[in-house]
This record gives sequence, C-alpha cells and structure tokens, in this order.
Amino acid sequence: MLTEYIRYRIPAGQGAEFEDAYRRASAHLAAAPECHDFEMTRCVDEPQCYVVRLTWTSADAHLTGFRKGPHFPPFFAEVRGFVDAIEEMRHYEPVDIGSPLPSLYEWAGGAEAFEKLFTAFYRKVPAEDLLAPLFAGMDAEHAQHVAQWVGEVFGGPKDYSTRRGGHRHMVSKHLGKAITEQQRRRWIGLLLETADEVGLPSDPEFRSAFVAYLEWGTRLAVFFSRPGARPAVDEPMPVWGWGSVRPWQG
Ligand code: HEM
Repeated sequence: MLTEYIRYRIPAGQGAEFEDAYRRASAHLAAAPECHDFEMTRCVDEPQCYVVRLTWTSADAHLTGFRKGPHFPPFFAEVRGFVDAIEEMRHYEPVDIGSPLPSLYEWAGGAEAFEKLFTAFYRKVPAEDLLAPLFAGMDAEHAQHVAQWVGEVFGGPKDYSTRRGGHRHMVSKHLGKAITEQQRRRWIGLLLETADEVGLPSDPEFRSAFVAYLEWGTRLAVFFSRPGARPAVDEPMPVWGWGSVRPWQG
C-alpha cells in the first residue's frame, strides 16, 4: 500500500465548490480497483487548507492502472479546476515506529493459538457430512497451512507468503471446489464453536475483528470456488486489523 497526500489551499469562498467537486469525483475513486481508500480533511486552524489522503494498492497501480485506466478521466474532470490550488502532491510509504496496539495475531496468542484452533477444527471436519467430502483429500499439514495464512493476515510472520506461495496459492486451492452457501455457513459456525472450545480470546473487540475477517474470507472462498471463476491471483496477502474498535486494555 502506498499513501498519496494532496494538500490544497483553496481560495476564499470556493471551499463548498471544492468539497462538492470531490464528492462527485469520489464515485470514480470508489469504482477504481487500484484505490484502496480515501478521505478529505479540512484544517481547523486555517479552513482554506485541505488534505486529501488516498491509499493506492501500489505506485504502479496508481500511476499506470488508475492514471491510464477508465476512471481517471471522469475523476480528473471533476477536480481539474482546483489543480492550481495544490501545494503538495506526493507519495508516502509507512515507516515502522512500532505500535502501541498489539496485532490481532499477538492478541490471539501467536502461532500456537492459531495452530491449536485449526488443528482442533480440521479434526472435527471429517465427521461433518456437509464438509467432509470437500476436505477428503486434504494435506496432512492443512491445519498448519491455514493457521499460517490466518496468522500472517492478522499481523504475524510472513510465513505463508514466503514459504507457501501467498495469495495465489490459497486461491488455487479453492478453485473448482464449488463451495455452497450451506457449506460456508457450516465452516464458519464450526470454526467459531472451536474458537470457544480452545479458548481463543472472546472479548468483543477481538471477536468482532475475527468474525469480520471470517465473513469476508469465507464469502471470497465461495466466489473463488465457483465453476468457471477466474479470480485475480496476483493480489497481495490481505492484512486485517482491529477495525473501528480498539482492544480494551483496561
Ligand atoms: C476465511 C476463510 C478461509 C480461509 C482463510 C481459508 C484458507 C485456506 C488456505 C490458506 C488454503 C490452502 C492451504 C494450503 O496452503 O495448502 C485453503 C484450502 C482449502 N479450503 Fe479454505 N479457507 C477459507 C474458507 C474456506 C471455506 C468456507 C471452505 C469450504 C467450506 C474452504 C475449503 C477449502 C478446501 C476444500 C481447501 C483445499 C484443501 C485441500 O484439499 O488441500 N475454505 N483454505
């Protein structure tokens, strides 16, 4: 991910027009797969100053994918009248200065916690009539592989992407499996039951992030597995965080 900051100093009296232009332009940003998210902020001390922050999936995605793609012309048509008001427009990359928040991986208990969860889960799968046929040929180390995947997504070591083939490999394992909605629900239900049994943290903040990821991931698994599906395989590994609520640390 790469962050772009565009700092504007909008002439007096044009603030509302500028904000409206971006409201219209935002539809084209939202439609562009290269743009991960964006926001506009207005300076409290000097209201003519605005910062637009855009997160791009990569520099190439921004400069080639978006700039040369179909969403740039209608986006730019909305905001071009304010180009002269730009004071800075540059890309920034994150600098690791540590975080006061533990990752979801640390909060859950690290590699051991995810291995315990998925080992217990996949031990139960052969007894599940809806799930057993799907997993009949699973690798003896399947539980460890899924634990590595989820651990990495939650901020743990990059073992799945460096040793197991990352997103591409995970997608390939679901291709053609034709997972049904009933199977998806059983998978997620059984995993949540197992999470309680193995003592995964049950605080509301952790569980809301955990369930959000599982809802997203299982629905994508169904999508990837549809007959004839051709999902994008060159995506980076997803990274999941706390979302709108922070861990309660007393
Ligand atoms: C958040 C949800 C999910 C995650 C994170 C996930 C993750 C993974 C990963 C990482 C693999 C490949 C493991 C390896 O490297 O060998 C895999 C394989 C597989 N997954 Fe999923 N999966 C999810 C949901 C589902 C669901 C809902 C189903 C079906 C109900 C499913 C069925 C399978 C099957 C059948 C395989 C191949 C097993 C084998 O034969 O090796 N997955 N999954």
